[in-house]
Amino acid sequence: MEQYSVVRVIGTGSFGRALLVQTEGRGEKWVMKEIRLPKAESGMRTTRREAVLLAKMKHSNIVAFRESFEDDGHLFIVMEFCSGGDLLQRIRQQKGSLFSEDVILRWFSQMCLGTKHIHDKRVLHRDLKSKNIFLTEHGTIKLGDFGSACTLNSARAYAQTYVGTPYYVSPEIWDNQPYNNKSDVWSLGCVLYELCTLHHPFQSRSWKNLILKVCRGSYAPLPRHLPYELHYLIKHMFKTNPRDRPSIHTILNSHRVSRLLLKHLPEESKEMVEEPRNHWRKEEGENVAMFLGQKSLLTTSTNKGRSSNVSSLPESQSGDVGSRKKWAKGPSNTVLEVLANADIISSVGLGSSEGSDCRSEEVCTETQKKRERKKWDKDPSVRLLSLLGKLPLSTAFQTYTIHRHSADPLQGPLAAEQNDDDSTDGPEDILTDHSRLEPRSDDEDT
Ligand SMILES: Nc1ncnc2c1ncn2[C@@H]1O[C@H](COP(=O)(O)OP(=O)(O)OP(=O)(O)O)[C@@H](O)[C@H]1O
Repeated sequence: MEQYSVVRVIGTGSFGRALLVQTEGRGEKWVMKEIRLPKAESGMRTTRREAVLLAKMKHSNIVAFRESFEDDGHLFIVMEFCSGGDLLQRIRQQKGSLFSEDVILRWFSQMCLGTKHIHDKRVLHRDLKSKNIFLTEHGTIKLGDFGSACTLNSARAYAQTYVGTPYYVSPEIWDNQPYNNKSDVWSLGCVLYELCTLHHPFQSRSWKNLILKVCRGSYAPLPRHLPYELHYLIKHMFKTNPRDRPSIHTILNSHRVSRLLLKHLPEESKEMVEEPRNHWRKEEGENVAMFLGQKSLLTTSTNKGRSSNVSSLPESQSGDVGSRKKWAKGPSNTVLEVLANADIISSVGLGSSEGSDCRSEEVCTETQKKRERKKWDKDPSVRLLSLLGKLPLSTAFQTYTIHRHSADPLQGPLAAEQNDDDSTDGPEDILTDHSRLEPRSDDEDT
């Protein structure tokens, strides 16, 4: 500690302060995060995890770790100082003037490299947002704030708590589904959208509509002057079913946007990315053509065999034949519960001048009757929304611990001392989704 002198306080976060410090001899500048250590053992473990995970990450697009130590009930993490500030500040400085396509692609491609490094280490960031992404004085992107990160193993992916920022949280979190690397992809989509428009994609005046918009993936289109590839990418990053979202690996290597991103990467980073694959080599093409030829014969004959049975089924059932398990286009059951309770919501203070998105009461009631799936505990939406109703929506930009199966689902950053069960990815109380453990062709999940 003595080797550092404090230059100034950069800012105060939910768990402590960030100080700009200088080393005694060489006068190098670093950021020292001073974090209050909670009293409970599990809380301490969670807090220390930020230092442990950051220390593991050595990448040109991730804030570099220098050291960490504990003193007087505090954890100190010393890390690289990004003098360009965070992206949220940068976006605000634009005062409405849009970033150029080059800037967007340059920054975004570096964010992808940083995120890919994290995911390759089987770590999820879980709180990617413009406020946690920094710029150096040379304009290099650095992902920071690993305070919410967790290591991913099959059990933890189902943990009942999630730490994230409501405005950037993906639909699966609100829908109480397991999370994985694709949840980070969603959040990164929000940051990309902010760079393209200077606005958040899911603007709303009420918590109810915020959650609805997220769960429907409903956002205003990007400005038309931006390249088609960015429109296409955003559409994919905001797929409500995480399986339909590309992984970062795909975005960098085999997505329609990959070549554009590669072109905008700094020279020294280009070697970290494989040459994007969106054309076939001759032999590959021949193999695939042969395979497809066989497959189409197979499919035709299968359909033929089935067709007589199918036609005798009512339309609703025949439509299901051969279809894969997929997420509904509309809002999830959790969200429909929210809608169904719209009156209650307004009466506890979440009233909004925006029209209700539940267009017909009968539709909601009907859908509610059909609901048989995994749900929040008894009357979860009432509880969640009454709780949310007491919070100003502006706090949805802060990091929260979302307890997905608890009486107190949303624990704000300024909540009193975390209690003993605040572990954010602990193995206790795991909700198992066996289908996720089955082998499958989608090799894009971490
Ligand atoms: N490595 C860094 N370089 C430059 N500024 C930083 C760095 N890390 C954090 N900051 C700045 O320090 C301030 C406090 O950051 P900190 O991560 O402690 O909390 P926060 O991000 O503001 O809040 P929270 O952690 O609750 O989301 C922020 O303004 C942030 O931009």
